[in-house]
Amino acid sequence: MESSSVSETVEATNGTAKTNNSPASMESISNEGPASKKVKLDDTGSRKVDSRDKGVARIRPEFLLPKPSKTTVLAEPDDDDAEAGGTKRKRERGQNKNRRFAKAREAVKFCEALKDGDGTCRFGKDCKFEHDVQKYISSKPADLEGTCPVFDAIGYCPSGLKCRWLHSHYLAEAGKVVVDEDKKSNAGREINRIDRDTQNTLQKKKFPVPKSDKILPYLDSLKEHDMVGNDGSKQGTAETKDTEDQDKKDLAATYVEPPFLASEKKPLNLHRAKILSPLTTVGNLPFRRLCRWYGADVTYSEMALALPILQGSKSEWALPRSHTSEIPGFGVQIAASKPWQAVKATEVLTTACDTGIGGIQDVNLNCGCPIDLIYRSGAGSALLDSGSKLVRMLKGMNYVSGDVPVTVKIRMGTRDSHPNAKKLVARFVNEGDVAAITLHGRSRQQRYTRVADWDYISETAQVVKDLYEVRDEKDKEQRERRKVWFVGNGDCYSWHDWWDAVENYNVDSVMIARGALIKPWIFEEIDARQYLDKSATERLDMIRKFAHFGLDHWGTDEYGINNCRRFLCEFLSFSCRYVPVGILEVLPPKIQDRPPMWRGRNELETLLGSSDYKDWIKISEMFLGPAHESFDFKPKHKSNAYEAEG
Ligand SMILES: Cc1cc2nc3c(=O)[nH]c(=O)nc-3n(C[C@H](O)[C@H](O)[C@H](O)COP(=O)(O)O)c2cc1C
Repeated sequence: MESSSVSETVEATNGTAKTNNSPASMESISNEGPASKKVKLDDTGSRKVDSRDKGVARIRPEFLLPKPSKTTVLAEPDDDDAEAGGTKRKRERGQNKNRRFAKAREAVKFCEALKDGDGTCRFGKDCKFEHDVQKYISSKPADLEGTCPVFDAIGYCPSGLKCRWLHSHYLAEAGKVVVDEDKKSNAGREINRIDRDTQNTLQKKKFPVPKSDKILPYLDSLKEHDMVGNDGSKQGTAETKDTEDQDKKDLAATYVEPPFLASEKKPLNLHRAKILSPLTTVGNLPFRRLCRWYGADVTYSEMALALPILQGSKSEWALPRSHTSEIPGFGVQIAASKPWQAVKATEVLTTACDTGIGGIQDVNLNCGCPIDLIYRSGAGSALLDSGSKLVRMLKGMNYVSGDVPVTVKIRMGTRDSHPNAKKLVARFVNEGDVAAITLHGRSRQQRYTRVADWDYISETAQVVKDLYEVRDEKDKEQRERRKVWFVGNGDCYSWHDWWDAVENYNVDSVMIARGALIKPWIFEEIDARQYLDKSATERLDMIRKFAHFGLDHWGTDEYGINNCRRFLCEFLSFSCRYVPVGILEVLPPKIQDRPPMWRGRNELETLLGSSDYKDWIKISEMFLGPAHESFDFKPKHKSNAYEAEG
């Protein structure tokens, strides 16, 4: 598209742009600082033509800072490492997965069962934790200032006596924790939790999976009959294919009742749905709530590994948890290397979670994860090279998931020179029973180097469309089956990219990952079809909102606040990459573009653009109180500008 000069097209408005369901219409936001602006751009071209310097975000001259000295090393975001959850750094000395934060510990540990002020502990005198309320309260550090944000929002505080804002919901003289029953009964809540009994049953391998027990022998028998190359291509003549198809039908009849037809599953409608990608670590529940608030229609859990789900791992079961504000439209993503893992995990998830109230819209199989550990185990993007196994997995998942649809997320292929997504999608449509396919327009080898290949995405979407036409003509019964939605993914960073994709690249919708991490209001922008020049104050309010959602999720005790701070810093490590649209000289902004050194329109805007992790901690302190002395957050960036200068 032709680049446009922003200065000619900025249109000031009174406050935040309002769209239906926009945040501004739900909550007043202070307009201190620069007025919010809608930034208009002539929307005529396609993403292909862009006359700017490649890879450089052009900043208006008055906001440029002097060029850094030669010795200054600028912070470079490393999205590959971020996607891998920081594991790339594992080999560095003294650093491991837990390197970036330490656990907060209380001086006196109070019994969990008594934290609401009136519970009883089943261990009684044998309990190793403190039961004396006064002793515990006097051992706590001074309360944080202000009101407990969780009590404020939902009428009670699940952290009870352990809350760091205890004074706001504790009647000391009566020794009572306050609950606002009205507010509590109307508050949103978290779903897809499993109780201790279910967890124990899973840990003892006693959780019944009758449908899996039925379908797995059938899938095994298919394996023996497979005559399919690793690249996903069918081998053999048309004649042998017909015989095989008949064989497979006979086998199916031997082992299982007919599975749910796709048309009998709960409807999935992704037509122009605004979708947030599954995002390990950063796509946590509070972040997803934030994106919902900005208008995302569909959100996905972080990738959950099938095996630990089957083993009842507490930390893995935290991943499918969602908030009622994510309903409808919450999908759970799993990764598995073997069909039995994927199939059983799907059955367990769709049995144990709140699917009745729409707690799981779809179970999504991750076939795009590039992380070495996952890939070497045969899961994630490794499945792209095992087409038959992948199709068997999807078939099995579809059989056991009841009325919950199964979807899949893939890349173009594992190697740059051998994209095989087109062949795979053809098999998904014909054999796999999936309700939606998402294609990330990169290979595993490519990682985040080079832009996503939207021409390839568009061609693959066309393959799916064409197959429909052929299928519909051939088979009346097939015609009844529902559409397989096709979603594109890669580099969407603005309303302009999003609409360009859905209007010109054959896709039903676009999934957004880093674009939403950098500016979560991208969903609001898509609705408004305009750039929204959020003021620094509005962005700080967004951070406050994340912090409050985070405290609601992780808790307001020392431990919860520590966790919340850690994940807030993870979020800030992306949001600091946002260059305010009002100081850009050329639009549209591109996700690959790196700005020269710039300053904001006020101090707060400059602070929010800082890539110094010490500033992120400083920002977190505005909402979470002073960081515990043990709190240590090291960014994922390769280096840090401020430190190198110092
Ligand atoms: C920090 C991070 C975590 C990610 N975690 C997942 C994940 O758990 N599952 C998944 O399918 N993709 C994951 N991805 C990939 C994204 O979903 C998406 O496919 C990719 O980033 C391309 O989209 P984008 O250009 O909009 O960022 C992750 C990406 C990042 C940057």
